[in-house]
Amino acid sequence: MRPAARAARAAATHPPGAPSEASQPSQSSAPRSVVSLRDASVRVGGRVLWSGVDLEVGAGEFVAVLGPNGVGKSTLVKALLGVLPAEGGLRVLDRPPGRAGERVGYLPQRRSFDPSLRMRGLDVVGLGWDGDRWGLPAPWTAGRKAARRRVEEVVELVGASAYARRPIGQCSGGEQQRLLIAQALVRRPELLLLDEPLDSLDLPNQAAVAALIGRICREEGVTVVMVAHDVNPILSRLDRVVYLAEGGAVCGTPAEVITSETLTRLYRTPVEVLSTSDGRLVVVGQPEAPAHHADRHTGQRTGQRTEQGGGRS
Ligand SMILES: Nc1ncnc2c1ncn2[C@@H]1O[C@H](COP(=O)(O)OP(=O)(O)OP(=O)(O)O)[C@@H](O)[C@H]1O
Repeated sequence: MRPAARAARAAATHPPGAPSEASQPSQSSAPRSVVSLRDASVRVGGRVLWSGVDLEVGAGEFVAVLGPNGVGKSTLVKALLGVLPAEGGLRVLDRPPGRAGERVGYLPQRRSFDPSLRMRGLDVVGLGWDGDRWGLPAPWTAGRKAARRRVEEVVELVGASAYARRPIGQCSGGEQQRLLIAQALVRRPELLLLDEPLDSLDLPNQAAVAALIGRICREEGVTVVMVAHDVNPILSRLDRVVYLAEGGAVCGTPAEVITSETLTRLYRTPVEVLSTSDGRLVVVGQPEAPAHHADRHTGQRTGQRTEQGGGRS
């Protein structure tokens, strides 16, 4: 774990007694705060999704946002982007959400490309540079050259050079995901918000993309906040996890948070965390969010087993 990340702590939240409360940093050792939530809450469709959430993410940390379907993980990301209003104190890179511009990179939930789409991977990545100027010529040749250089650089960084000139519709799911990560990185963000980037990938691709994200965080110094449905592929790379529930959230290291005791307290219902022989954690009894949710993930219902990571607990 990086020193900055090691020094960073979570301040969390409800219910009382969450692990991170016991391990607050001293002022002097805390890294620069990249994301800060103080007593934050979010309401969608007239319903409070979560409330009373306190969270600090320090520079260079890799943090996963976890919780049952429909609990509001994507909504948390949207609140950080400033596209959904939230109440309480929210700061992103020392500004209100939505005001940090290109310092924040975002990868939305999985988009699929039509196989007949002719746009090259390189051009998709380039949209991260000047997509807001769609259809307008770049003003200076020097600017265009710099953009091209940066696109090539970031394509190489994510290991996509071999297929970046192919139409993106002909790239595999894992290849497309790398190119989309490159797109999110092209403006050199300090914070990367990733919404289920491993969703729909097969296991080898999950492992490869997880390794890439870990490397971006560790070697490029980019702070990563990532929504994950299954934390297994990233667990060994994470500094901390945030587990969301209707009533609040709990935050800490995976070993602190993904335990029967902590999750039972958070969900106010018996939850059991089992460890498999290959080191994965299986969460049994984690409640589904209320029935308002149109579920994308079949097979993830109340009381069913949910794999939630391995190797650490
Ligand atoms: N604009 C909206 N208006 C009304 N309800 C919304 C809106 N956006 C999201 N919701 C609802 O808020 C809840 C949380 O959605 P969100 O996508 O944040 O959940 P999630 O935890 O990311 O779920 P999943 O794990 O299935 O992706 C869901 O019930 C969703 O249907």
